[in-house]
Amino acid sequence: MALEKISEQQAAEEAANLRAKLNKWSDEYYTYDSPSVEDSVYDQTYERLVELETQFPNIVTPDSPTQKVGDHTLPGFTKVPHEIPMLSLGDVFSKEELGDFVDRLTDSDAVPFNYNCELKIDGLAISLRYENGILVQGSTRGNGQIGEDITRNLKTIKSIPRKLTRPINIEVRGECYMPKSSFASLNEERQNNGLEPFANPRNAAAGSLRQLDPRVTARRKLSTFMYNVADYDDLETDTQSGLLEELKALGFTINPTYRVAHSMNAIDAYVDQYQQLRDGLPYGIDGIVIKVNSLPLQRSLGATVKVPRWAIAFKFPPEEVQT
Ligand SMILES: NC(=O)c1cnc(N)c2cc(Br)sc12
Repeated sequence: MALEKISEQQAAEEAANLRAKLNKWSDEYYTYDSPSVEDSVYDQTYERLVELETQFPNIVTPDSPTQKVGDHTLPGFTKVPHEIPMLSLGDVFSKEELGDFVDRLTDSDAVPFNYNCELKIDGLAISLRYENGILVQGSTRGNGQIGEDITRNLKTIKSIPRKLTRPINIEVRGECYMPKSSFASLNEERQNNGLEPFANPRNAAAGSLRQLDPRVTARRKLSTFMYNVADYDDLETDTQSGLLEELKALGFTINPTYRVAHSMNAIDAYVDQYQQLRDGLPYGIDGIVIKVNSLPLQRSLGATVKVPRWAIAFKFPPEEVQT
């Protein structure tokens, strides 16, 4: 119910209900690493509680999740400030909205129509920092500004190179995911051991990466696709598609399905193709990411506080329930 229509008493009652849910979900997530709701549900509920407590400060209670210091980072993992924030993506849900986004960016003829289309992997965003080509730190996105140090856990993942093919300093961003086959066998094992199955591969990946014991992470058969860099000063390429090839040459696993598009029809064709192929892919995707292909243009377009101006996510409808 909209805020202006409720009394303080009603706000207090709703807030108490939300706190009970959020505290239960937090316990499930942090204690049993098997949350019963998607992160997005947790976040939306949390935001509603913040809205109520902001409007009615007298209803705030000391045990409210909003009063906990910092964000939802886990005890046991040290915090990692992201000098270059890990942004999320703006979303569109129709071809028309997607066309509007592209039109706004390509409004002047001076800008050639040049976009890179990539699959949006349904996993957990990670950042990998290398010094002289050696992996020195791996972290979660956290709230975009501050993540959690999960270096030891990430070092158990085979697709993450410990040493690059060139001794450079670089920070690379990408997605850690659990292949559908690993997800199925993990849930079978959990059910055989009387444990709650994970709701979907994304939760399974998140729960597996947030293990305090790396040996547990190592057994979870996670993988990665890397797709952005925090800073591209010392790279040869000046395109997003070239960046992916450069990451591959450095030793990272990239998703090979990316495609440069020089027209809206080409973007639409890519979206249609992977909406068809989605169920048959060995990993989960929840959409397509369309990016300005020119890195200098990406840089000049920059970002808002939350999202880049040079990329958009075309979101697919939620996949059928995981078997
Ligand atoms: N290819 C990409 O850029 C990509 C793929 N999968 C994702 N979940 C995300 C998230 C952001 Br933010 S970018 C991106």
